[in-house]
Amino acid sequence: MNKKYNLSVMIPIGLFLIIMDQLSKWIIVKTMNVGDSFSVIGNILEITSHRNNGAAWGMLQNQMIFFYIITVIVLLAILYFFKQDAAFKPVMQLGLTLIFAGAVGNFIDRLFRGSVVDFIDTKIINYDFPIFNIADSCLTIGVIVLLYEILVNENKEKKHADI
Ligand SMILES: CCC[C@@H]1OC(=O)[C@@H](C)C[C@H](C)CCCCC(=O)CCC[C@@H](CC)/C=C/C=C(\COC)CC[C@@H](O)[C@@H](O)C[C@H](O)CNC1=O
Repeated sequence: MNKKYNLSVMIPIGLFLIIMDQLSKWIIVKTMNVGDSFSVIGNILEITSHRNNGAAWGMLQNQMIFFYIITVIVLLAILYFFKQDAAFKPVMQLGLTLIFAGAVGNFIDRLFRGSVVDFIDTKIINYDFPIFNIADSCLTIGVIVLLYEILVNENKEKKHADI
């Protein structure tokens, strides 16, 4: 049955992702020195202990106050859009939940560690992709899910409008 808000699904998913993100970062901090690295799958996937004082690709180094402000705005915007736009849209609720969990995960790092712990070191198609973490993955997948939902939904609405 299609509930207005699937909070009984979204809240556990969000909490699980935040816990997995923080647990993985805790293990990296406790068991590896910054710069340590070991291979998981050849040189395609390695675990490298890294810290990032900036945003993606290390942009805006040491602008923590800016990151706090942006993150609070992102979190408030997600709560607003969840309530205003995501009613009866479980896919949109999932996308927003993923982004919320990712933003909280990196926010916790920025607040309590002063930098973000990264450790997933992949070489995607020989491009040495920046080292990232589970929170970044949630953010990126959440953005993709949200874009998909908006694009698909717009097409549906257009079709109904054309009829
Ligand atoms: C994922 C957003 C970055 C994340 O934003 C956050 O925390 C949010 C909640 C707060 C930021 C202060 C504001 C958003 C900045 C948006 C941005 O930067 C454009 C990004 C596009 C994105 C497509 C959506 C590409 C993806 C990149 C990466 C992730 O690949 C999976 C590489 C991650 C590595 O550079 C890693 O060192 C980053 C480090 O972990 C800190 N992470 C952040 O700042």
